[in-house]
Amino acid sequence: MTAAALTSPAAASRAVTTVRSEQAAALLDLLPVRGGLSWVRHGEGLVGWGEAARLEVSGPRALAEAAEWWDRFTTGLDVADEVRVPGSGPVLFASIAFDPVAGTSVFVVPEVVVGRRDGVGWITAVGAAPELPEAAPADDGPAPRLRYADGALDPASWCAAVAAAVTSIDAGELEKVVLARDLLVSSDVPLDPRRILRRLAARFPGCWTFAVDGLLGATPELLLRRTGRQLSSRVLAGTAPRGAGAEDERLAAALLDSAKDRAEHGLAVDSLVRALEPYCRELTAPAEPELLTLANVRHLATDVIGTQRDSAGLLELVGAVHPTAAVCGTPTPDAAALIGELEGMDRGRYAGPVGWLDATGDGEFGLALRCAELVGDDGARLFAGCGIVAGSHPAAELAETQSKFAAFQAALEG
Ligand SMILES: C=C(O[C@H]1C=CC=C(C(=O)O)[C@@H]1O)C(=O)O
Repeated sequence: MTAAALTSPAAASRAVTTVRSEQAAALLDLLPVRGGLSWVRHGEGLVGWGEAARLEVSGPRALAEAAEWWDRFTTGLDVADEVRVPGSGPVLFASIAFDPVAGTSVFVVPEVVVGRRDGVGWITAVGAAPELPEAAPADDGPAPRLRYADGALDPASWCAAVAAAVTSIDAGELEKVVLARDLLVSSDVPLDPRRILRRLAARFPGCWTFAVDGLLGATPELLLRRTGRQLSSRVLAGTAPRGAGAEDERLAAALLDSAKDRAEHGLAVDSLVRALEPYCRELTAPAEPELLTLANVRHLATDVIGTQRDSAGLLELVGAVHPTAAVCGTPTPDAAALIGELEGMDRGRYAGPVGWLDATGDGEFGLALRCAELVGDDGARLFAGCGIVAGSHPAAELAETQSKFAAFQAALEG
């Protein structure tokens, strides 16, 4: 295990104050240009900035270390919270590596958090009096000029990796593997994360627009939400492109009827249910998936809900369910090994859990999909992946990654 608490919890101020705040501004408009944290959907959620404390951690006990660190941080805090809803009081933002053993996970306690839930707004400050900043005017200046380059694999090599995965699946070595690729972009001017987040949120209002330590995106997939003992998750797997007019309806019906996509989806639901069951006294998943329609693609979706039997913390639960077969495969160890063999890249925090946790143990974690990692001031690394099962075609999977990249590209190109 390596843990670098870049700010020691003990050194941080112990006073945390949450007050009601009826600010009219959009949450994302309150963010500073750099270093902003976000978890926003349909205009509600949390934004934050400043660092009261920070932990970077990896190793077999990474999530346990983080949970212990957060417990130590919150124990003995002097909290005055007049709102008392999930997300008020002290909050921890987290972006966990796809492989938390080898990769670095980042945890940040912001100095200031502004939240909104069911129309109620609040502001929380660590160590200072809560004070709402001026909302920044929408920045609709000229779009940056962008240059794209292949990441680890060019499209032909990635298609060869998909074909190799299908061969392994046909040989009975595994049932499913999720293969991803990266795309590099550089801009002629510094990229403005706030502008990217605003554009993502405007085009994907039903997705969770997130930002933690330079990883930005709008994910449609909720890995796990905990509110008291209630747990919920939205599992996605199985994707179709959007079309125009009647073609769009035909594509939607074909996705719902596709045996291949249903098999791919079923494995993702099973992996979550199997991992969560030991922690639940009730757990329900509808037998039939629904369609989730986004601006760029459509997914098969299943909402799973449960009631926790014990008091395991959210980070422990996240560690238990991750990686589901929505981002890794079935069986998990074989899929993880094949990803290492075929993808040729380090996923970093892409496809890892991303979200927030409060001092009572409530919180929400999505999967970091449809996202990019900012590189310096003027670069980014975009990610997209696809579930590969028997019957997957490399060209169709490549087209699916292009549709998925398009979500972030549109926000960049604006
Ligand atoms: C791995 C990704 O998507 C997952 C989530 C939804 C649908 C998926 C699919 O149909 O392949 C993937 O399992 C990604 O967007 O990078």
